[in-house]
Amino acid sequence: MAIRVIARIRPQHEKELDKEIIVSAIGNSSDSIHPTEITLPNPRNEKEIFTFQFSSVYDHSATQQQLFDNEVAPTIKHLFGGFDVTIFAYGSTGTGKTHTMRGGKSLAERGMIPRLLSGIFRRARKVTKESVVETRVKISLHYFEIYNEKVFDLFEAPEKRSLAGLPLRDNGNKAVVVGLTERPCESLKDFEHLYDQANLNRSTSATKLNAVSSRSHAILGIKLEMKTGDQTRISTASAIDLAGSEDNRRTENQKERMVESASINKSLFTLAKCVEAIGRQDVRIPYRESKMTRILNIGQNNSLTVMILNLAPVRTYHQDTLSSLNFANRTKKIEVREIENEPVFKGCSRAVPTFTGLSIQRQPLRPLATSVHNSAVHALKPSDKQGDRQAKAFSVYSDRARLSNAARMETARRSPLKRPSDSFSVSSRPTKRRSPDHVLFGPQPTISKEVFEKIVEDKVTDILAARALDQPPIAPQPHISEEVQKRLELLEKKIDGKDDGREQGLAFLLMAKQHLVRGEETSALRMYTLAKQYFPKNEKLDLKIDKLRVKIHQRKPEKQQKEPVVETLESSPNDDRYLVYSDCGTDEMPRFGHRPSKSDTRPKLKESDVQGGPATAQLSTKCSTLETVKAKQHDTDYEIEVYDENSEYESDGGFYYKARTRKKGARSESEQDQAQTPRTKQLVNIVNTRDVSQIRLLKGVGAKKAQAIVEALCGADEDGSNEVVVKSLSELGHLRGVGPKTVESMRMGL
Ligand SMILES: Nc1ncnc2c1ncn2[C@@H]1O[C@H](COP(=O)(O)OP(=O)(O)OP(=O)(O)O)[C@@H](O)[C@H]1O
Repeated sequence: MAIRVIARIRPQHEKELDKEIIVSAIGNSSDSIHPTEITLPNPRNEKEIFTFQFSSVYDHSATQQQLFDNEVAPTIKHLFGGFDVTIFAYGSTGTGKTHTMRGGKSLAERGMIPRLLSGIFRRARKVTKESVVETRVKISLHYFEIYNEKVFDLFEAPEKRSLAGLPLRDNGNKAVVVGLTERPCESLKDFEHLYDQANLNRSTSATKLNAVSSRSHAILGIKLEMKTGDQTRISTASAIDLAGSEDNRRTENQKERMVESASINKSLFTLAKCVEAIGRQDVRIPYRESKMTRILNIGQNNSLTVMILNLAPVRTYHQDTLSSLNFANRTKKIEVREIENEPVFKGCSRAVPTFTGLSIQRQPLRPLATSVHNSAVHALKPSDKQGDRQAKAFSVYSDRARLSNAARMETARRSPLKRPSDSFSVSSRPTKRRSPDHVLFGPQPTISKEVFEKIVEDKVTDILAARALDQPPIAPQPHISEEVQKRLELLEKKIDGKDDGREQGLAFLLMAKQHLVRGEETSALRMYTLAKQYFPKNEKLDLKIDKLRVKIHQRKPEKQQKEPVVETLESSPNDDRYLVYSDCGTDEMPRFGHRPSKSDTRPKLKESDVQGGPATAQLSTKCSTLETVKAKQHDTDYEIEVYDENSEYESDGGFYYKARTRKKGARSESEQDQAQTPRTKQLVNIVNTRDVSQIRLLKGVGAKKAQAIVEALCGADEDGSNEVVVKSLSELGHLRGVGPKTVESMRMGL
């Protein structure tokens, strides 16, 4: 079943009453009463209207009750049927995620989570009462947050937290949090008490966009154990309130908030990358790049998944709204294979804690699945191995299928005669159990020729590299061709595990694209040239570079008349991360951009330039979006994945786009006159080659630093007129990321 994506537009705040509303919920032509579409204008061309279609759309007038009845209540039946359920709220900051999931205190304002618990208790009572065979239902909770990439137990007071947070362990294809507290919960009252207390432990702060902004992703696990006769069935509902993406130009966040924001944005960016990779049916989905994606495990968690997309209606959020809509548009195409959790039989079931009041049951470092709690089952039944589940439980869902599915759901939702819980048809369960035979002899994932060749090539190069590592280090031999040299370097990076060459290359490509869109062709050329080393045999890239060179060459005389803008550089304390639209083909997705600080000498970008790539998801009202998106996806020659470069926050192999340059002519005379030894000259010459592959061979310089140096040398002006030539060691030491120590180490290594 595809992930059910529904959108909710929150009402305007009082402060927003003077702001223009640009997001509308509309019904399609066959049904104008129940909205299923969202429209908003293209930020670049207001006359153009984008339309996004979802399973359901709720506008400002929708109540919590309506949303719950239509979207969440039907999942309870599945939970009791032994299926796991995941409900998560997604949206940028201040769009109403916490309001939707947690809600207010009054009955009418209660959010999806308390209502879900209420529904679960109601059904538990019914099941217990009406079952022919004696049935007992036990409910327990775990609740944790991911704050700054660390997992904290929300049932534990903050002062008891360890700074490092709780560890994650892989258990099959899912990540589990080790050492979580599990609390028995016997009534709604218990729940309210536990939940309210735990929420006090959640990290929230005031930002400019939200007075009570969640600074963490909060994940509530509701474990249901249903004992019927001698069998126990365990299923889990995960209710997730994600932190919202933040554009820090608008939040005006300061240091601490910025670190949080970087972490939030990074994990959401990884989530977007995962969704994109799933859509492309990549072999590797980058789940591991953030804790949230490891835990959410979207597309592989075998649970019935509902995503509530929260949107703000006003223009202030225009770009964020478009970004969220594009993300949701991709997410709805993911198909999740729901798998019913198998019962544990008496005698081999694990000891289930007796629920006596609210006593804390601290688990002795035993893994607790966050979304699918079958670990115990697998551990206890040797015949029933992890492999019984298909490793890849997703596929791209065609729009056609989605529409029919959506239509089915929608019909069920609307029908006054049909109970809402029927809208998730149990008959639609694709798989219940798999026999081991299926795993042994069933269809194996097919590997394309290219992928296979790549695996073989990687393996061979790995072996060669391992052998090479056993050899004493030797200076690079001049007879090694440049290409081989570059490949070896890429290989080294991989062996070091420090860097993924492809990602770096992709980052350059992404930046090149962004420059191109802004008409900064020289910078784009520079980026393409930097990307070249990562894709040495890419003819398309060669062609692009050649074309761009010709183009720049042709307009050179016109360019030369322009005065380059150079500002003095001090420090850049305001650098931050924020989500920008890239223009990689049509499929816009949130990406990390770099905010030009006041003191930065990089080309100044207009806000609109940075934030709004061309709104390319031209999803016309009636047409099927998939074809459009697919067709336009190929506008871009590369699949861009990473643009993540802010080293102030973490060193994650990201990419620097910071060139610390000085004012022309600001060099001190003493530096210029400095006597240079042959070694110094050699070092300066190597640096001035601006060849990353050469520079990175210098002692104490890794790939990242070499790139940073080249970036700094390439100058900051769009037309490259501010390129820096290093003339002395002290000038070299002034480049970003290069201190005197590094210079000395480079020099001594020669
Ligand atoms: N449907 C709604 N009806 C009434 N008020 C709403 C609604 N949605 C959101 N709000 C209000 O908007 C404000 C922001 O909402 P909320 O805190 O839920 O946003 P959020 O998306 O969780 O933000 P963050 O990611 O920063 O935590 C709150 O004051 C909330 O009460």
